[in-house]
Order: sequence, then structure tokens, then C-alpha cells
Amino acid sequence: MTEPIVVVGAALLDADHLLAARRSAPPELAGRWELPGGKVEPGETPQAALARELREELGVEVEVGERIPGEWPLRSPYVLQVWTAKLFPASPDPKPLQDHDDLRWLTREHLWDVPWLDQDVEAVREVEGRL
Ligand SMILES: Nc1nc2c([nH]c(=O)n2[C@H]2C[C@H](O)[C@@H](COP(=O)(O)OP(=O)(O)OP(=O)(O)O)O2)c(=O)[nH]1
Repeated sequence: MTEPIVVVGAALLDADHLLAARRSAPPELAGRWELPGGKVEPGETPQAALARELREELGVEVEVGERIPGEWPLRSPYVLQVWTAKLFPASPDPKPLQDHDDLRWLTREHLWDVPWLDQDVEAVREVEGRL
């Protein structure tokens, strides 16, 4: 069996808002919303991977917090794990530099206003309790 490869997603929180990111690629995922992040590289910790991905994709500097319990299957061999994160005070605001074409800070009230990727819905439900 192929070993699963972890994709880390950020529950990037600011007060009572969660950052949602709209994918611009690949075509089958474009237009749907996700927790920004990406694949953990060999030898990298999930926390380091998440900080790197958010720097590359959004231009932000984050402090990674705790893991949201659970693991969600993506297209084989990938699995999604989610960690909380918050912007360092001196961080620039997030911008959709790479992989995304729109960003939104959502309150709990508006959390389901965007079409999340199907495979992210359970993870977002877990995050919902933190808002
Ligand atoms: N980042 C992220 N990817 C997700 C989520 N849900 C989901 O199915 N995916 C998929 C999309 C991609 O196929 C894969 C992650 O790839 P990616 O393109 O974000 O990661 P990456 O920057 O490391 O990829 P690469 O271009 O270097 O190959 O997981 C999610 O919530 N966040």
C-alpha cells in the first residue's frame, strides 16, 4: 500500500473569523473554497510545511497552533490534516498570490456561504466549533 501523503490545511483564525481561500487550479477544483495549505515535503514537520505554504500562497507569517482532531481522505494517496494558525502581529494581510483567486474572512454565521470543496466539509465542521 502507498503511504499516505499529508496535506496540511490552515484554520487561520483572527478573532471570530476563519480565512477561506478560493482555488484557481486545477480545473476540477477551481472555484471551490478550501483551507489554504499544501503538501508536507519529506523531512518537514506539518507545522513547518504549513508556515511555508502560507508564506508562498498568501504572503503571510503565521504562528501555527494546535491540530484539529481528525484526518480526512483526499484523492489517493493524500489525506488532509488541519492545524489552527494565527497571523503574527507584523504579518502582511493575506493576498491570493498563488493557487487562489479570492480570499474571505468568514464568521461562523457566514461559514457556509461559500462552496467548500466536498472533501473539506467535515474538516470545516470541526473548525466551526472554534469560531
Ligand atoms: N491546500 C489544500 N489542498 C487541498 C484541500 N482539500 C483538498 O482536496 N486539497 C487538495 C488539492 C491538491 O490536490 C492537494 C494539495 O495540493 P496543493 O496544490 O495545495 O499543495 P502544494 O502547493 O504542496 O502542491 P504542488 O503544487 O507543490 O504540487 O490537496 C485543502 O483544504 N487545502
